[in-house]
Amino acid sequence: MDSEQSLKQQLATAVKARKQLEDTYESQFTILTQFVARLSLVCKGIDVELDNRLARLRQQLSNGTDLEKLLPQIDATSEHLKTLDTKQQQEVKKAQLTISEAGKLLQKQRGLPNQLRRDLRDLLSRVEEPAPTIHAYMPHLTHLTELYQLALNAKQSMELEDISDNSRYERICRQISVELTNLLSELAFEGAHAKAIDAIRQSLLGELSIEKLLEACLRTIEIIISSINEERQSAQHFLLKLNDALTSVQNSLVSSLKSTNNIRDKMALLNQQIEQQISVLSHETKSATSLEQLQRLVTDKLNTLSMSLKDKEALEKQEREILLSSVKEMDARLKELEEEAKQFKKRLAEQKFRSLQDALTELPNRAAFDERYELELKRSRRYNTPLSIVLADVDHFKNINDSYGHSAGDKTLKVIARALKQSMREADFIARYGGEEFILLFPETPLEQLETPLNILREKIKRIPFKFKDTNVPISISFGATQLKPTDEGREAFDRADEALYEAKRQGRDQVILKS
Ligand SMILES: Nc1nc2c(ncn2[C@@H]2O[C@H](COP(=O)(O)OP(=O)(O)OP(=O)(O)O)[C@@H](O)[C@H]2O)c(=O)[nH]1
Repeated sequence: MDSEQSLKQQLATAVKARKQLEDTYESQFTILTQFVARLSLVCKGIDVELDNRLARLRQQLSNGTDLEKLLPQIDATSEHLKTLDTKQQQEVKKAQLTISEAGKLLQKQRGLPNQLRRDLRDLLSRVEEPAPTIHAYMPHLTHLTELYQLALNAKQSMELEDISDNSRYERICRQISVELTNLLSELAFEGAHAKAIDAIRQSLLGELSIEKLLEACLRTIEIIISSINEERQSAQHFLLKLNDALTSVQNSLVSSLKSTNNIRDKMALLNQQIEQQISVLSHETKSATSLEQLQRLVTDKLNTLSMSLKDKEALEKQEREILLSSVKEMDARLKELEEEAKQFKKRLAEQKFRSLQDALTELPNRAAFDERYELELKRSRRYNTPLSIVLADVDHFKNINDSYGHSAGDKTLKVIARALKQSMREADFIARYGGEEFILLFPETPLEQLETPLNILREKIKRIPFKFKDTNVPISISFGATQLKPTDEGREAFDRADEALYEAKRQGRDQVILKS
């Protein structure tokens, strides 16, 4: 009974132990299954064969296959893992090489920001360090991609700057062209020079290339120099003539002086002879013993004396004639000189006038405006009277040039200039400021009094029947006006008028904007 009892107990213990063993095995199996499942998930995508092998293992584990049967599978998988490891080592090296080459290539790019260069150097030194797996390169790769992005951005903005450089360059070209056009309008020459200046002006109206601009500048300089030379030659010619005339006057004076000196000598001698004859006569008359002797003596001496007096008279006449002819000669030379000086003065006056006049519209030019503006500023400040300044600009004038040619544009400017000039009072002033822009000064006129007249003027210009190539072309003009303020300095008032004009253009053109 006891032994049966103990056998039963042993069996129960054995069953319990087996149950425990089975439980342990099952839980280890579950852990292994889970591990393989996780491992296959982590490794998924690294290698197709590994993926397949792990999938099969996972399947078998979940089917509860005997572990013994799994061993060859596990061996083959670990063999495959070994070859994968070698392959990975090669890939690590390849990744290192590729990243470092890409980094070095970026380093060679010009114009990278300094910080980017420093970051890149830092990254390259870290990439050179040995890495256990290819994954270690992932952050480097990400960093390198970021640096590439930054470098691309930097390059792009540099290119954009280049483009804006280009537009800045174009703007400068346009400015130079406008300045040169203005300068040309102030250079009023005659004849061949005028034609050459006009040709340059026309060339500036077309497309602007730097070559054309340079050519125009050089040609202008050439014309100015040649005109200065001509002026110098003309002044030299005048001075030479003056010198000639003075030399000839001097020569004539010297020769007449010499001749009169000569005559004076002869006269002195004659006077001496006459005195001598008189003293001989008086001496001899004293010693005369008879009346007859005295009479003969006096008659002889009187004859000699009368001859000497005739000689004296002749000499005096000769002297007078010499002096007269020399005075006549001098007078003729002086008259010539006077005529020459008159011509020269006239040329100077014309030149001064022409240098202040715009050749195309015959209005005062910008230089004339500058002179007048200064004067009106002073006047307005001294007498505390209002001064209004108006800028006028023909609207879309470029279209006229482009559609109907520059000579049509020129004619338009002339007509508009005349119309503007005709509508102004005697005391007002108008100048062509340059291109299709005019400047008007209204002394003793407050700004508010200008609105109506300027609008009338604007309407008047609009009503001019311009006709090009049988087409009626309406032309309008915009005005920007302001009044001089006591606080205005330098060009402040002018700039305000310019702002008003800009505003008129911005608001659709063909209008008057007052800016006080
Ligand atoms: N025919 C001719 N054209 C000139 C003269 N001076 C300047 N121009 C031209 O006038 C034009 C002015 O053009 P923009 O400054 O663009 O102005 P716009 O076409 O008048 O247009 P908005 O002023 O904006 O209304 C340019 O094409 C110049 O070449 C000139 O003496 N004669």
